[in-house]
Formats: sequence, structure tokens, C-alpha cells
Amino acid sequence: MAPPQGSRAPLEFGGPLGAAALMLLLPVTMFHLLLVARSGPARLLGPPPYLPGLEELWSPWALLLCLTWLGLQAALYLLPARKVAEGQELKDKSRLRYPINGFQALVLTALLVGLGVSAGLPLSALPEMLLPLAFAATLTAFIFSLLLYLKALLAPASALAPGGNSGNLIYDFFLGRELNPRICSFDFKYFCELRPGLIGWVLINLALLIQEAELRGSPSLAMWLVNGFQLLYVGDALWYEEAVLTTMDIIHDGFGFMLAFGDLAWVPFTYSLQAQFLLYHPQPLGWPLASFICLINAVGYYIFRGANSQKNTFRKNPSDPRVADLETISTATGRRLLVSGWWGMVRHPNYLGDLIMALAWSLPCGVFHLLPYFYFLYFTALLVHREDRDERQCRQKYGLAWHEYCRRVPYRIVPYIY
Ligand SMILES: NC(=O)C1=CN([C@@H]2O[C@H](COP(=O)(O)OP(=O)(O)OC[C@H]3O[C@@H](n4cnc5c(N)ncnc54)[C@H](OP(=O)(O)O)[C@@H]3O)[C@@H](O)[C@H]2O)C=CC1
Ligand SMILES: CC(C)=CCC[C@@H](C)[C@H]1CC=C2C3=C(CC[C@@]21C)[C@@]1(C)CC[C@H](O)C(C)(C)[C@@H]1CC3
Repeated sequence: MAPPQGSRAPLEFGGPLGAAALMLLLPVTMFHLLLVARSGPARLLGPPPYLPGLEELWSPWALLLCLTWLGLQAALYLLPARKVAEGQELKDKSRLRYPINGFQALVLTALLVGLGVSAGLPLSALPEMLLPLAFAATLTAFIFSLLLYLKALLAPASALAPGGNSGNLIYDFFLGRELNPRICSFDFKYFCELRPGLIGWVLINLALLIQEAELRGSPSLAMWLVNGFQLLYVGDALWYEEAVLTTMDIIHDGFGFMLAFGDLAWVPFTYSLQAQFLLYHPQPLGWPLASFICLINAVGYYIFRGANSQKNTFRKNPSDPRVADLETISTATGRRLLVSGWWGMVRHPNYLGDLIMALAWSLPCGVFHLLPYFYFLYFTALLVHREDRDERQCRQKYGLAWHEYCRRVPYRIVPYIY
């Protein structure tokens, strides 16, 4: 049931036409990347080396493996958590509770995979299955999104997200109608955001590293760097799992095809692109340059983690000694905005740190192919668009206080540039 006309949020992503285009373009782009990464020329802007037939894309075994993976991660999600955190206050003043056991799930997955490999699990065969696995993940995302859409038809208006309730089926299916779709205490958006896709991403990276070792005797330094950087990123996300509860996806966005496909297919199969590229295009990398790239990643991580933890600590407890001395702006909602510390440097310092890391992930692949920089380019576009969406939401939330924040912190992501 769509909310009253007056409360409808403005259309984003180009409205229904843009949503329809993205639902086609995103999977096509993902398959293009998977095909080009394993081709000789590896030309991002060129045609794919060939168009795979359905017999190459569809595999019942790949679908079974995909669903088994989802089942395993769901089982790990349901294990007793070391902690249960409360989410931000909802419209009806209630707060949802979330299990904090993501890092535990990562460690248990690593142990299970390690046991499997020692028992003969052919993990290095995974790279050869990326196309059918990506197809299975895309199919799963579509079906899952349809079930979520149908579930939202039964949800009360108070459970709906501001965005994905335009009344247009395609747009609402893409953006997602329900804000926090759950069955009992199982939160589908929270689960998908941090578990199957992220852990699947580093598992694919590991499989690519093992296959390179089998092919060339040992993994290259570039492959070690990419695996290490991205394992740090995923491990950090799961160690600081509670911080995701103050991010846009959890606070504001409905759970629909965009996030379901993003979590289940886009993240594991396009975020592992550098490792895929390196398997088929080994790159020489000396220790001096590798050390410099590690420094770049470290600077990015320092900014990323510092900014996210500062904002999350502040949102959880403004009186926390770690943030109590920071300068803030009061707002009509009663919530305050940080205007010093990381959030006094630019309005999204966390994005800056993330982008610096994204660049560090590409550099080990050399500078003679554009393909490994796809993530950096896509991610820049995603974060610029995301920052614009967040600006609109915060302007609406905080009014004059946000204008004052923009006056005092004029740059969005990069100091003195943007
Ligand atoms: N690897 C990837 O593919 C992606 C990674 N990310 C990363 O996820 C992280 C989270 O980003 P995102 O989800 O966009 O949201 P953010 O963590 O940037 O949170 C945005 C929210 O923070 C609050 N906020 C903004 N400014 C201030 C301030 N000055 N003081 C206090 N609170 C403030 C507002 O919410 P409120 O005031 O209501 O609390 C705002 O809506 C980032 O590090 C980003 O780089 C994001 C997208 C994709
Ligand atoms: C083009 C397309 C398919 C869009 C979907 C975007 C999603 C892939 C991203 C939206 C927000 C994300 C976040 C992370 C991963 C990518 C998605 C789902 C994130 C879990 C990565 C790890 C970080 O530490 C994080 C937890 C802060 C982050 C949260 C947002």
C-alpha cells in the first residue's frame, strides 16, 4: 500500500526508466567484466571476447552451491552472538536488535574452508565456475527481490522505506519497499549487506590466489597485496559490524533488487576483479613499489576507519570521552552534527578513505590496463551519487542546521577539490 501522496520521496536513479535500465545494465556489466578479465587483451571498453551461451551460464550445480553458501552463512548468522546491538530509532520510536557475530562467521567460514581444502575440496576450481555462479547469484537476487516485494505488500505503512514506495512497480521493486524486512529476528537486509557477498568476495579472491600458485608455483606479490588489502577491508567491516547500523542502507534505503543484487552478485563477482585480472595477466611488482602501495592503502584505511568509528561512536553516545570534546551543531531534531574532527575536514571523510583504498587495490595491477581500475571508477561514481543522495536526505532532516554545516564544512569528499 503506497503512503499518502504528500509523504512520497522524490524519484531517484532516473525514476522507473532508470531503474529498469539499471536492472538490465548492472548484470550485463558484471558478465562483461567477468569475460574481459579472462581475455588476453582485457580491454574494459572493448567488446567481450565472446557471448556465452545459456549452456555456459546456467548450471544446476552452481545454483546449488550458491544456495548452500547462503544457507551456511544464514546458519552462522543464527548462531549465538557475542553481543546484540540496537539499531537507530525508527519512525515509531522503536529500535530493532541486531546480532553482532559477523567476524565470528568469517572465522568459522575460514575454518570450514580450511578443513575442506585439507580434505580435498577443489577450491582452485572456483575461478572456472565464476560465470555460472554469477548467473546463479543474479537469478537468486531477482527471485529474492520478488519475494521481498510481495512481503512488503503485507507490511504496515510504518514499515515502509521513504524511497521505494512511489506506486510504480518497477521503481519500487528496484529500490525496495520495506525498510527492515525480517522473518522473526532474521534481518534480510542486514544479513545480505555483510555476510554472503563480503565473505564470498574474499573466498573468490583466495581461490584465485590458490589457482595462481598451482599455475605458476607461487602467488605473485601483486596477488598477495590485493588479497591482503581486500581481506583487511572485509575483516574490518565484520569486526566493526555494528557501525553498519548507522549507514544509509540500514537507516534509509528499502531492501529491493538494487541492494539484493548488489550484495549477492555485484560485490563478490565485480569486487574480485583485480584478483581475476591478475590470475590471467600476471604483473611484475617490486618491493619498493609494493611498499608504497601498502602505505597508500594504510592512509586510506586510517581515514576510513577513523571517520566511520568517530561518527558511529558519536551517534551511539555523544558523551563518549572519545567524541565528547568535538565541536557540534545542534539541530531541530535534537540530534547534533559533528563539525570538527574527521567530519570537520569534509562532509564525507569516510568516502575519501574508501576511495584511497580503492586506488591502492588497483595499483598492483599495473598501469597498462583500465580494467583493474573499473572498481575505482565505478566506486567514485557510486560515492559521488551516494553523497548527493545523502545531502538531500540530510537537508530534509536537518534544514538550516545542515546549511550551517555546509557553510562551515564546504567540501564534500576531497578537501579543497570537491
Ligand atoms: N565498498 C562499497 O561498495 C561501499 C562502501 N561504502 C562505505 O560505507 C561507509 C558508510 O557510508 P554510507 O552508508 O554512505 O553512510 P555514512 O556512514 O556516510 O552515513 C551517512 C549518515 O551519517 C550521518 N551524518 C552525516 N554527517 C554527519 C555529521 N557531521 N555528524 C553526525 N552524523 C552525520 C547522517 O545520518 P544521521 O544524522 O541520520 O545519523 C547521514 O545520513 C562509508 O565509509 C562508505 O565509504 C558505501 C557504499 C558502498
Ligand atoms: C551498482 C550497485 C549494484 C549498487 C549497489 C551498491 C552496493 C554494492 C553497496 C551499497 C552500500 C554498500 C556497502 C558496503 C558494500 C557495498 C554496498 C552493499 C559495505 C558493506 C562494504 C564494507 C564497509 O565496511 C561497509 C560496512 C561500511 C559498507 C556498507 C555499505
